[in-house]
Amino acid sequence: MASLDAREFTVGAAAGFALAMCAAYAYQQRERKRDTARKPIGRRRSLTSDQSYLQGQRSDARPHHTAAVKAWQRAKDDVLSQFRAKYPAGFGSELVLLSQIKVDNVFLLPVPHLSDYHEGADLPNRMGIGCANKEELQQSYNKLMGDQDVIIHDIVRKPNADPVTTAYLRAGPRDVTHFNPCKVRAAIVTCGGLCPGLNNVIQGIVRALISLYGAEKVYGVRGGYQGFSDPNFPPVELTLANVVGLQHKGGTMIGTGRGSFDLDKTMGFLKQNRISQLYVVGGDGTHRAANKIAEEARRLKLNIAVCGIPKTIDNDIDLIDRAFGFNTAVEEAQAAIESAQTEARCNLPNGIGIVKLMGRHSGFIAVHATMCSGDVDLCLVPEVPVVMDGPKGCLPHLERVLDRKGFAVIVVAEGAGEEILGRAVEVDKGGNRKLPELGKWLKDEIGTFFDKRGKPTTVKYIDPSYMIRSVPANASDAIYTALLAQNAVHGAMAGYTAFSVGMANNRLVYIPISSLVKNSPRIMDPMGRTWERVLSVTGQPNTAVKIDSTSAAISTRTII
Ligand SMILES: Nc1ncnc2c1ncn2[C@@H]1O[C@H](COP(=O)(O)OP(=O)(O)O)[C@@H](O)[C@H]1O
Ligand SMILES: O=P(O)(O)OC[C@H]1O[C@](O)(COP(=O)(O)O)[C@@H](O)[C@@H]1O
Repeated sequence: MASLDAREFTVGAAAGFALAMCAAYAYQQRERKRDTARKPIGRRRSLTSDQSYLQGQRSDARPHHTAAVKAWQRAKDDVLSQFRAKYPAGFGSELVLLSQIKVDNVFLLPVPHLSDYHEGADLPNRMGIGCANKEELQQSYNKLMGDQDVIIHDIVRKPNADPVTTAYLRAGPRDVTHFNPCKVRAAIVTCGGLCPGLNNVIQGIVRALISLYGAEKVYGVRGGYQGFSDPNFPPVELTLANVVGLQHKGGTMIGTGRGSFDLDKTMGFLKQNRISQLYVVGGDGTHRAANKIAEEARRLKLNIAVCGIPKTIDNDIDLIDRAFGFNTAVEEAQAAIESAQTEARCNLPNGIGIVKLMGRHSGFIAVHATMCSGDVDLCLVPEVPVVMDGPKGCLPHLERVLDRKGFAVIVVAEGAGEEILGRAVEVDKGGNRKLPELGKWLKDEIGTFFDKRGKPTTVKYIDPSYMIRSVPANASDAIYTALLAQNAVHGAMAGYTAFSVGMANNRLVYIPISSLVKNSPRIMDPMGRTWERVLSVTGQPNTAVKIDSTSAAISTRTII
């Protein structure tokens, strides 16, 4: 399943050659056009050897075209005209060959498949396949995905970097289903903290299972993993009727919870209810548990597909561009920041507004909300040490801001400042450390600091964190969740297991859960450009220090 076959490779190589040829030719053409008035510019001094060579072929530069060069030129002309015919958009004429950027080999991150240990039904897949007695309601999918449809992971390339890349399996319907869709009994569970879009995911899965595939039964397991074992929370049946309008409501209609994961009881529930597809919606903790369920199902040779849908407003799940709900959270945070700004601006003299935003290990919401707002003067996140005094201190920075404009706005991510407040030891039911409240502490510190200087301040502390995560998904997240839900179902129906569905480089992909959780939770790179952009917005002193990348997963993904 994982390897690319020889034919594909040859086609790929031919396409690569064609691209290189037409790029070379295009470059030469452009050079000709520019020829008469061209002055040397800095960038051109570091021409690649291929580019220098091409330049050398210009008739005016070296008037010694040989027959071989002319033949080469003709071959390139052919390739270019073929390329232009295929891509009439016209950008072919702009291409330049970058000879130091190479991708020779693509390695797929393979997703486990139930057919590795269990025979599948292998039925031809059609939209509405479940409507067996209503053939007219069925139709072919416009695009079916195969095991060689991939999305390249490492899209950022540098000269002379390793000419290899990893790739993900592209999500989507497959030509055959591993399960007989009409016999599928599925269960959905939502775990961890709330997140905008949970209800959309539930609705999307139910609709895809029933409308696209005609599944027999869909259960909602209530209250997170405890719903597998707690008789006080019996499962609910999910139907097309009872998910109507769900997308307009925040929260999760089946409830959520932390803790109480019991592998044996969960397996017992799955067997007793003859569940063949399990959809778990949650963060890295939830996915770790999901992986254990998939491993146990494999050990017991149970024909159960386990599919994860990454959820967390903290956006700290590795590999994917962003988790659903994050975009809504950033948008929703704007109202709180705006209120803080209004309070700060109107409470004279020296009004200061502090907004606390969620982000246990990572400050993604805080930094993106800061960049989006443009009103924030100080942004504190877990990845960057909080320094109170001295030339890089946040208190002297605030004083400068107050002197300049009379008020200030601060955004604090909940996990920030552990290095000054001490590392918490207490944990919640899910094993997550309870964090010290930097925002509240900061409020007092600011008061004391400015009192000592004889500058009265009014500090307002706003904590909108639970309001932010309980709202319905915005348009962007609503679309994202719809895509996630449908593709989760396509993947499970195809027989993939122990996988999660997510967006990578703006395309939906299937990722093995083991890879997804390996480096989660991820954090923002304090030496990266996101933080640099925050600094440029807030004007605060940079207190970032390099983080050992072997001890923390530093995000390299585009976030929004
Ligand atoms: N390593 C693990 N193994 C098994 N279950 C886990 C593990 N980590 C977390 N869980 C369970 O997953 C659920 C959600 O975990 P939590 O960390 O609270 O949220 P999230 O999934 O959003 O990170 C909880 O029920 C918790 O008990
Ligand atoms: O108070 P709760 O419900 O435990 O949730 C608080 C936590 O939930 C989050 O919003 C998201 O957490 P998870 O993604 O781990 O569920 C964190 O930022 C925050 O620390």
